[in-house]
Amino acid sequence: MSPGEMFTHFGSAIGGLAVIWAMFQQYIPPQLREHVERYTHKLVSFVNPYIQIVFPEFAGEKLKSSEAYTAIQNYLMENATAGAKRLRADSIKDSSQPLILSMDDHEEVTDVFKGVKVRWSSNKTTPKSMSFSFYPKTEDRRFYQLTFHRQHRELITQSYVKHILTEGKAIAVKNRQRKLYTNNPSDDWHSYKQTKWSHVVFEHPATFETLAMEPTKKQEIMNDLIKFSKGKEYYNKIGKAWKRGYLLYGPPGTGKSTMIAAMANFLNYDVYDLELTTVKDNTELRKLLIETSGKSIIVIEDIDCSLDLTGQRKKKEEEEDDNGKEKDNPMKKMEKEEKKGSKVTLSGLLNFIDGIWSACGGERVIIFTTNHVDKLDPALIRRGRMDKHIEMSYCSFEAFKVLARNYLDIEDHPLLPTISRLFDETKMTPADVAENLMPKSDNEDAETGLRNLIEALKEAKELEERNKAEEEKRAKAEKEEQEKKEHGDEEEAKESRASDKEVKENGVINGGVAAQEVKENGFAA
Ligand SMILES: Nc1ncnc2c1ncn2[C@@H]1O[C@H](COP(=O)(O)OP(=O)(O)OP(=O)(O)O)[C@@H](O)[C@H]1O
Repeated sequence: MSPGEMFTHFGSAIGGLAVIWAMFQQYIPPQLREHVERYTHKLVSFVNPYIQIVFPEFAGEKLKSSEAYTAIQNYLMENATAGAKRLRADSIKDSSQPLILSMDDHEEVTDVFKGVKVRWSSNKTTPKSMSFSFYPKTEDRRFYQLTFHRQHRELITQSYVKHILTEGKAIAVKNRQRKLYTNNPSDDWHSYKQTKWSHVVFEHPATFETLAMEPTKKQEIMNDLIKFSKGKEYYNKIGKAWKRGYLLYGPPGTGKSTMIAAMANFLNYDVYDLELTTVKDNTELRKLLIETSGKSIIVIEDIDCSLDLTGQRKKKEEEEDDNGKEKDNPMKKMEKEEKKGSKVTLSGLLNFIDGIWSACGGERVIIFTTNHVDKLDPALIRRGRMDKHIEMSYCSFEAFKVLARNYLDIEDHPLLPTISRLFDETKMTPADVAENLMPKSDNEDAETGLRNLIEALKEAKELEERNKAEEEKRAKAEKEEQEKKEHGDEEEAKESRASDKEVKENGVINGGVAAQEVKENGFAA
């Protein structure tokens, strides 16, 4: 048979089938048609050894976007699209990648799991008529279809599907654009003055690699974060909410904010920067907490400045008020009451950290920063609430080496021993070190940066010595003054004792004379 004849036969066979199908659709009653379809399907399944699972794009009563579909899309995008011949390019909201490539409709790819080959196809159907639809944007019903041999049923349904869903979700987290949230008073009229989260894209470049800190301390923090982020089962087992508190303390410019950014980048979490002073009361605080999502870091910076939280200070203030003349001042009284009723309190904040609501969402890190750790109420920072206390200290030589690598691209230099000695003798914050290392012009080389730093360190050392000398002088003067005062007091006391004695003696003598007179004269003079 010639190819031309073959083509003609094939065409007429297809035409014949189409006519039969059209007649079947038109003349066979729907109930009977359903039966025929069901039995044909059963027959096909009996002879076909392959099983198929369908994952629709929209599921549930309200046809919500299916998480499984998105996870499969992500998984296939990373693992299987290399084998696809036709790809679809989409830009997806909240993704860090400008374009996402996925399999085009009716395209097929294969994947291998534990030596078993499976087939994925991307399909769509378009419903014939729909008077109304829940479907957003399109009426097409897309779905992924997974096909595998029935002898691997258990492996695929129990392990493979779970594997792709977990992997797909992890890929989504990795690729998503992270956000930095801040709470601001709303300008919405019906929620006037209530604070709400608003966000921008989180793009801070700090990493643990660029963070200046002793390597062992840095590694310890990274290990702690890894243990936490992988600890879902562990937290479940011990019956504790999946969250961890960090207290970062140290002088300004030692890298507390930089550390938070490095942590967020390391964990791939969003950041919620909570400004407590704009939060009206504990109820609002709780509302803000509930609105935060999992995989996030909630930060309260400079917590010592969020007044009314430091229980001790508050107590002291109250005592002063109660003892002072404010006690009877109605204005002060009202102000105090208002403050009491409308501000976030220490107990509200403690509730925020480990109350029953704090467990919702899970996988959250809470960070407090302060420049004055001694001013905080011990209840706020006790272990269990703030699980790890991290001191951000002045720049050490080890930490400096990280900055030298970041700013000057150097690992070694003949000036480093001088710098090392100066770091042992004086204190400088990493922020100041960084500022000195930063090239001031395009033609400034690494050595100039190092020399600038040496100069600055020497100046800092001199200043420290001068301050120390002045401090010592002041302390000495105070001591002398005190001694003088004590000496003066002693002299005065001596004099006073002497005059008392005299008075007493005189008094006794005079008294004695008077008594004698009374005795002699029979009356007092
Ligand atoms: N440990 C560090 N590693 C790398 N860079 C640092 C470090 N500390 C400070 N810096 C640099 O100094 C700048 C200021 O530091 P940062 O804001 O993190 O300090 P801070 O301790 O949070 O200060 P503050 O208490 O005033 O908020 C940063 O932008 C960064 O460039």
